[in-house]
Amino acid sequence: MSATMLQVADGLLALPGAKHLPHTYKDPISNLPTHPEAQVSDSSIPIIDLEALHGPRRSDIVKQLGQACQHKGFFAVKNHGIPRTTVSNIFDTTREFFHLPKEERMKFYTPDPNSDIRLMNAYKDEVANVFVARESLKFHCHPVENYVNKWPTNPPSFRKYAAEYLTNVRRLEITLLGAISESLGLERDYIEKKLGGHYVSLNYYGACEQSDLELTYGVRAHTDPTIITILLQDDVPGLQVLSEGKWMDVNPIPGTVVVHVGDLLQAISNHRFKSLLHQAMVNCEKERMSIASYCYPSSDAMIGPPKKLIDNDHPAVYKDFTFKEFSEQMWKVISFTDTRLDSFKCSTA
Ligand SMILES: O=C(O)CCC(=O)C(=O)O
Ligand SMILES: [Fe+2]
Repeated sequence: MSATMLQVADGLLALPGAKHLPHTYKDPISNLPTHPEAQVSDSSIPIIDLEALHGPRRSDIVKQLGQACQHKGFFAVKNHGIPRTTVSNIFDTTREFFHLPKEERMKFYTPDPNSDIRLMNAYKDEVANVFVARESLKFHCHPVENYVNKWPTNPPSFRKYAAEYLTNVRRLEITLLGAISESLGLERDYIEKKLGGHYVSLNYYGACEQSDLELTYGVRAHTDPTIITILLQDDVPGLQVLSEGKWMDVNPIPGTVVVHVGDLLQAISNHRFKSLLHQAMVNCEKERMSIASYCYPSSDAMIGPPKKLIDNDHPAVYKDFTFKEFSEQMWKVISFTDTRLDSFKCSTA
């Protein structure tokens, strides 16, 4: 895909209890390296096969996951256990939803960030004079039975297929968090015990007009305010990540999902793992869809680094803080890099 436009993060979560406070907007793009021609390099995407995670080679796979989180901030996984039909069903129902007439989709529009379900439209950023092309349907989804009645009934398959996908993705999330905890030398359930809900964003990027291309973004550069994000892409390229100071395409690899380190895992790991800066591009030929599953803690969970990760050589980088404090802070300064964590740094760090 030709380098085109950035877009960005309207991807911030409406987290439970988060207040929509007045915020300071920080320009997401100006501090970043310009990306025009991203380095196209599939070979540098770490691909981790989860099949062996349940056998005698578990420690090898745990090590691979830890290395990928530490050196890349993302990885793709294969043999992740989500059936192929579940994946095609969630994309089919998502496509049908976004192809509905606008009035039908707009039933889910609300400016309230605390709503359990929320449509976010494409919009023009008047200040930067760019069009942000993504439309997304974001909703809470764990436990499914508490939220399913809020989800669309049009298309009729939506609830069934979304519930099926989200139940599978939650299972994968627990498996990954167990292995990631172990890679840090922690108990397998260390991160799982902190979990709260689960939030999903069904992302739809229409094909854009050639004449709009220079002005159009998909999702602008941002990190996710999560522990991890599990991203399912369809077969259309668009995701880019910042790797070793350069933007790199992470093109879809059939049968895999991409996992990102989020801000909160950066804090839990005492900055050993870095939150991934990423963005999505749009193109003129084909619509694109992605499904981002955001894993976040319960509001009273403590997020600072565990004692086991602190010693003389590795002093604490972050204080202990609750997820509630983090989400309140997040709404005060909307920022797209790890500066969201700055106010939780230890004064000596
Ligand atoms: O569409 C993509 O590839 C990225 C989406 C994303 O970053 C998000 O929803 O947080
Ligand atoms: Fe994201």
